[in-house]
Amino acid sequence: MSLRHAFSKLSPALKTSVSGARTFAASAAEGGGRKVAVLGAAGGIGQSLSMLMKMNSMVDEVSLYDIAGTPGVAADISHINTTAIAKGYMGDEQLHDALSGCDLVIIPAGVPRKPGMTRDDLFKINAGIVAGLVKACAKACPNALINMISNPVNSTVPIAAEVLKKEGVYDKKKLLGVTTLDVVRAKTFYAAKAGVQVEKVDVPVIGGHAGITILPLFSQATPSAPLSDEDIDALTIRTQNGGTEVVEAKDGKGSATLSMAYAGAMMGDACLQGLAGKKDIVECSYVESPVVPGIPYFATKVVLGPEGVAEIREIGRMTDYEQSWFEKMQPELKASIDKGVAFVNETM
Ligand SMILES: NC(=O)c1ccc[n+]([C@@H]2O[C@H](COP(=O)([O-])OP(=O)(O)OC[C@H]3O[C@@H](n4cnc5c(N)ncnc54)[C@H](O)[C@@H]3O)[C@@H](O)[C@H]2O)c1
Ligand SMILES: O=C(O)C[C@H](O)C(=O)O
Repeated sequence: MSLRHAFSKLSPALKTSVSGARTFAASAAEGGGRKVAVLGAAGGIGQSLSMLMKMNSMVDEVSLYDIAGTPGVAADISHINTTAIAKGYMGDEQLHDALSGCDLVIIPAGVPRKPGMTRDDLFKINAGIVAGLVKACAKACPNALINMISNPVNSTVPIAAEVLKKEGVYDKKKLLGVTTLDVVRAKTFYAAKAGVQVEKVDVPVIGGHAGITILPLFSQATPSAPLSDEDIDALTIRTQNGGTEVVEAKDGKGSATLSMAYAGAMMGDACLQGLAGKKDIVECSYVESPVVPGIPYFATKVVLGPEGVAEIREIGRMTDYEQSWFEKMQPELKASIDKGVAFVNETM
């Protein structure tokens, strides 16, 4: 498959950049001129994600920040003949400059899982990393959208919110947990089982981003296909375990990086399109949400706009099967949220 064909479903901004048809900066009217930072840019996700953001014609500058390795990654990416400038920043003393003037900050910094670990096992190390980075965002680019990739997302998003609140700059419309990879997986697995063209598939995935908190709603999938209850059960469980499937296949060498970079680039692109005032930009995302009483953060479809999250969609009709997963996930999701909130209140 050609690169051009593989990218046929991306937004015009990504597509035109990849096709080489556009060699000039997008005008402000087209939504160009954006500065995007990737924090953790020298990592498995960060490198590919930084490259994909350099290929987005809405982006003028990609800021690559990590504790080590960014000069090399930035030098490498900077040779790609697309408009955006790529700059590397390394270490605490360069973090403020990396973030200053950013419209969008994407955070895949932190440690990934090894076989046998849950995402929550990463909390001990990643909670502090994320809190420090978000505090720096609050000071350097308080109006930027933040896309949180670092795990456990169910806790790192509440951590980020609490840090931003402490810094007096929290805006719930601007903080988005990235659950796009769950949607990407659900679409891929559904298309293969239903025998439909994957590019035409839509599947909402709700809840959070860990095990049973991931709930694909195949009853709402389009195009609809007459799948058996056994098929739906197998697809649901495979989507919930998609991350573990990759962790086990990589056998100690980390978790999903390439599919995550793709998913992160899709989410980042959607946020930039929303900022540019494009209409009908919809993605599933884990955000502060009123949709489920008692669960303050929850993923459903959200509409992206010039301020970030413009509208949070309801869950819609669920089958009894989906409803039972929905009930089951709530205690775990609530506990992960509470743990994130407590971390900030007790340590910062
Ligand atoms: N949301 C999702 O769907 C999803 C999917 C895949 C992975 N992840 C998560 O993304 C994170 C990164 O995964 P990876 O495979 O890229 O890991 P990785 O180890 O390859 O890269 C992580 C990078 O973060 C950097 N880092 C560590 N501390 C930092 C700090 N204080 N500031 C800036 N950078 C720092 C490291 O130097 C490293 O380069 C993990 O927590 C993983 O679980 C989330
Ligand atoms: O599974 C992981 O640990 C990484 C990520 O959350 C994923 O879903 O691939």
